[in-house]
Amino acid sequence: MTSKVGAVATKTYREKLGPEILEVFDKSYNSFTDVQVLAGTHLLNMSDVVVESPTGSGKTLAFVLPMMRMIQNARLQPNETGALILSPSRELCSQIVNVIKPFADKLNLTVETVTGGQKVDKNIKMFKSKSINILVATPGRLFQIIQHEKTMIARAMKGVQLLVIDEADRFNEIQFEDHMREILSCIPKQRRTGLFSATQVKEEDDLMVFGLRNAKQVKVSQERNSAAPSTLKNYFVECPADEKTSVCLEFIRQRTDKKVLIFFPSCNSVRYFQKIFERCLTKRPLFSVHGKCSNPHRASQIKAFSDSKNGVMISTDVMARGIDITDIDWVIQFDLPKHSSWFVHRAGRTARCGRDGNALILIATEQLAYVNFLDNHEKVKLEEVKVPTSTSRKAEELRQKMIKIQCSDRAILELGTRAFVSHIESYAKHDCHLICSLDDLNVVGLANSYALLRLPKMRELSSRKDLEQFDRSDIETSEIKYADQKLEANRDTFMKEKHDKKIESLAAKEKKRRDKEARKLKRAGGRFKSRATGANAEETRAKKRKSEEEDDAQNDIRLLKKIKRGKLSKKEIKDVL
Ligand SMILES: Nc1ncnc2c1ncn2[C@@H]1O[C@H](COP(=O)(O)OP(=O)(O)OP(=O)(O)O)[C@@H](O)[C@H]1O
Repeated sequence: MTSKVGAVATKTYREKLGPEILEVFDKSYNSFTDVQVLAGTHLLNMSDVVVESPTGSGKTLAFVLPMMRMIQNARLQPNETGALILSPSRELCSQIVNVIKPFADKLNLTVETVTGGQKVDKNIKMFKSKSINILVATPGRLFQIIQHEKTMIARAMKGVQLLVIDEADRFNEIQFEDHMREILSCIPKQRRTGLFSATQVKEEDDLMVFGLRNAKQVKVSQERNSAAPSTLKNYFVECPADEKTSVCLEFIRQRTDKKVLIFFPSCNSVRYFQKIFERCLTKRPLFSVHGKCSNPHRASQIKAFSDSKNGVMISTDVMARGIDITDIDWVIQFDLPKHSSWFVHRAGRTARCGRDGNALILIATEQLAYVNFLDNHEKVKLEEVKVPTSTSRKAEELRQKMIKIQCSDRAILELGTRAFVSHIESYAKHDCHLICSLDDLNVVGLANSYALLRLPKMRELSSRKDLEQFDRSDIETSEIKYADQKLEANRDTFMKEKHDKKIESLAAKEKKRRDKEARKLKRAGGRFKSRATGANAEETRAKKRKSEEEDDAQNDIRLLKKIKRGKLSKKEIKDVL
């Protein structure tokens, strides 16, 4: 990576770090990256920092190195915690611990981690029995421990010199704000704070929650201010929705010697396509991870993929951020990410620290506006590629093969339907729905990409008029058996229980609707004493609702035109989404 930071700044920074830390650093690296010098210098000058630097640019060491120096200078008591690092996933926490370990061993410091997937009481026991000089945690788990032992945690954290929030913009999602507030109440206010990410939040009030004080902004940018490294080539392939799976498989088949990471939108999609790919990509090492896998399984799959030469990993966004596997050749995105800022994080799993890398997103014809959106708002230019060997005939052959696989095991049939449902649910919530709305999505085509035998009834699709184009299979699905004999033997009981539960929930819903109706009528009866009946009032309300809906529709059309012309800022888009 070509450095833009001057030799004097680098030399001064090296001197500030001191001999012990440099001895460990020099064993593995020749020089600092820009973000390491810039962020490290500010932190050692006792400033808070908000750091934005491309994926794979060395942000982990950018906070680990100054952190070690700050703890060394603080002359902690043996059992005092000098630094707290918060990271969004258990994989990232263990990855950060691995970077810290050589430095901690050199300075005789202890580093521990608390994350989901471990037992809470074991975590609490560890706090009571061990000295923890550096704590790396997921906010959710640390929040849980504080709820049990707030006084103990606050006492243990009273020596904290530095709070690091890794992948900081991830924590501006609602579910983290309460956790952050509670955690910050347990650590000293006079500490330093560092926020690190390839895509930082822009709005001031989003930063307030982290308790920053006169933070220095460190922005290491590539050309066009992009969060993507300059060695990363970004591509898209336009394909009809019903050929997505075929194009994805063909693309991988053409790169037999490459290591490929594919992102799918949900756990069920990962589980379903793992079943399909292991029967279509024979002789290729295949791995999969998602949020519902156990800790050991996730860790072993990531390790095996990392050690493989030409492995294929199928994953949800659990691997989208921070995971550092240095020799991934291709990252493929099966569909749009839920948050547009995640595009660069997913693609940034390749092209790490100056290496070359390639990323591809499968774009259905009706999603082409997304290419311009990325160019205008994420400063990422996509180049179009074709996959000539994938044809509609091959896509149909694959669909028939996938139907056969589902007919061989009811569990796969049910998994495929759940995978499709979760794909639609995820798509309905992505943050660019004004540009790529669910209403425009070719749902029938996508259902064929999943090789569905039946199109499931979904609230999200209830207003669609085009679903009758779906070619419902003649196969009698009730005759498809589970491959697992025990499951098959209990199927009737299981189906009856499922049926009874369904009846129960429908009855409960109906009762709730009736009670609500009764309350509304009672209120309506009380409110309109005059001759006008509830019906007139309901009619007025309906008219008002209709005109509001028409105004909204006009607004949306005006907005859409502005966005397609690239005339709307990302903040304005966010405001309207
Ligand atoms: N000074 C350096 N010289 C060479 N390689 C480095 C240096 N610092 C870090 N690396 C390597 O670069 C890779 C990426 O580092 P790191 O994971 O910290 O990047 P990052 O900016 O945090 O990426 P992301 O945004 O994806 O989390 C790692 O393999 C790391 O070992």
